[in-house]
Amino acid sequence: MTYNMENYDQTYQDFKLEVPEYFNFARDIVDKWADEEDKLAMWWVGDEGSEIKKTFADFKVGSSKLANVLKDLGIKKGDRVFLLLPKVPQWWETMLALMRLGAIIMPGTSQLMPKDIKYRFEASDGVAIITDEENAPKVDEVADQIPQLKVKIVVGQREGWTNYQEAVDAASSDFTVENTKSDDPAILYFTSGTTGYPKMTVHTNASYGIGHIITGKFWLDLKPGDLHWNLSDTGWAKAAWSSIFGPWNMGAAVFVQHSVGKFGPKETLKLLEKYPITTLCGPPTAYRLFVLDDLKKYNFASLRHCVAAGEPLNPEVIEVWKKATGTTIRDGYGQTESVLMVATFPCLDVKFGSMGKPSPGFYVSVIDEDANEVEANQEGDIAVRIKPERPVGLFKEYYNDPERTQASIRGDWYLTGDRAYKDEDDYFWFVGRADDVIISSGYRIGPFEVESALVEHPAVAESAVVASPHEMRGEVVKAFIILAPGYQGSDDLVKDIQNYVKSNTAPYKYPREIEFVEELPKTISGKIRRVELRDQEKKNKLAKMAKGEAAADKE
Ligand SMILES: Nc1ncnc2c1ncn2[C@@H]1O[C@H](COP(=O)(O)OP(=O)(O)OP(=O)(O)O)[C@@H](O)[C@H]1O
Repeated sequence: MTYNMENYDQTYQDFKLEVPEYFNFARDIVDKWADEEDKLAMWWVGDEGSEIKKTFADFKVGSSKLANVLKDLGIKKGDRVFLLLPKVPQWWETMLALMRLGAIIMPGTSQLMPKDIKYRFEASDGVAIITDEENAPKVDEVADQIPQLKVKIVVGQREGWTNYQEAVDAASSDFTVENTKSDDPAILYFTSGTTGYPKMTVHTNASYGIGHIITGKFWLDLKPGDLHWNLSDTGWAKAAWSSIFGPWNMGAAVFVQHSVGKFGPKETLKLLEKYPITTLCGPPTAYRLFVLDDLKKYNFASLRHCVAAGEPLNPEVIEVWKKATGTTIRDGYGQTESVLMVATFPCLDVKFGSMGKPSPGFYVSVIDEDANEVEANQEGDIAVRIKPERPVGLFKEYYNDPERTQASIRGDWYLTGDRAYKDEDDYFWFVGRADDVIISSGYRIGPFEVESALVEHPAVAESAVVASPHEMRGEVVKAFIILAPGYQGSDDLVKDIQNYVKSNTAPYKYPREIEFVEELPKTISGKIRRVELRDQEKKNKLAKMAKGEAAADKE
């Protein structure tokens, strides 16, 4: 098999992204593909199995018409526009229309509530919204508290709103694209809010539009002719990574399923079998659910490449998936603030449990408190070198928040807020978010390693490991576990799981406390919110300690 990157070391050394002074993704990338006759850009599947296929030329025409509609409604370069649509073709069309205008796109997930919508408008000074019939009432609920909101467009019908399709159908497709500078702000993305309130990151035309060449070419390994499926919701940066900028930079088509509500693993696997999907990008949670199914009954004939990102990827899951499908899930690490920064690129040998090596175009390392790079196998902060040159694929700043922007810099480095160590071969091993690391009897314990050992036990479907306050040890490791189908929680099972972890990792890491739960707290994007479990645990334990009840556990 030939990959887009054959030799990692050589590519890492030679690769450099070229950034022209002016760049507009809609004009310079999409319209270029649109010149190729019938070139497929999207294969969309609706809830009832209906299908729409769209070419790059279709998107060029549709988004130019919408750009005219928006312009006539008074939207201009630099205006912040809230895009709140689920996985419908209009989401892609609107992204491109706003780029043509040079407006700043603020994507959000349809699962937001009226108060979240208000917060986002206030934080960004947004002047317009494009949404659907389901979400429009939420906007109307708070619209009188957003005085600057002047344009409301709905996909569907609603009184007081501009009808998207009618307006587009009546508009001209002749639109002169705003000649945006590469460094002009283009997208405001909110982070997932795993550790706190979502942060607003500013991306330029170049940081995502050009930066994601790295994501699409080297990690997703896409080529024209591929049909790529990203499971992520349109509201998160992962959609920018893997549903538009990554694949369309490479001329690949995106497969889209209009899934609303909860993620259905069985339905996803069936679609993966039915359609000629060549590459799949999903969060580790999705793969964790896939491997609970009997994968032998499926035939994924077209699938050649799978990746995961957003959370640590457990080695056990990679193994089971590989046995069933023949493809290795390649881990990728990055943030809303960045494009892909570290990955097990297809040309690299996989070290199970490692995130892989730095992306070409990024100098990523592990540093200490004094901004010095640490030795191999020493834990520290994952950081990106930003001086003398800032990588193209890194955000510009946090919006209207110079203090936060400053706090993310240490010396010549941007701090990711994550902890890891690098081995002798420069492979990165994720330890945890800086706040999630557990310190017990003087040992530092990363939750990921314990969770990975736990998930290897047949009774464990999913788990979250956090620190729980302890009188003698400061903190102990506590695991919240969702059991696999057919298992019942019992003291014997607790012992069995503990013994299993003791014999599979350094024994001091085993969870001294285990609680079986039906659900884990997650962000809307599906990431485990350990902070919530930790806070709840702290509250419960401190109350118990105050009553003298927690003192019993003094082994
Ligand atoms: N491959 C990966 N392995 C381990 N962790 C990952 C991986 N990819 C992403 N992450 C985690 O996700 C984070 C980036 O996620 P995102 O930008 O969506 O916001 P968040 O950090 O989840 O939310 P917030 O910053 O609001 O708390 C990374 O900093 C890292 O902690």
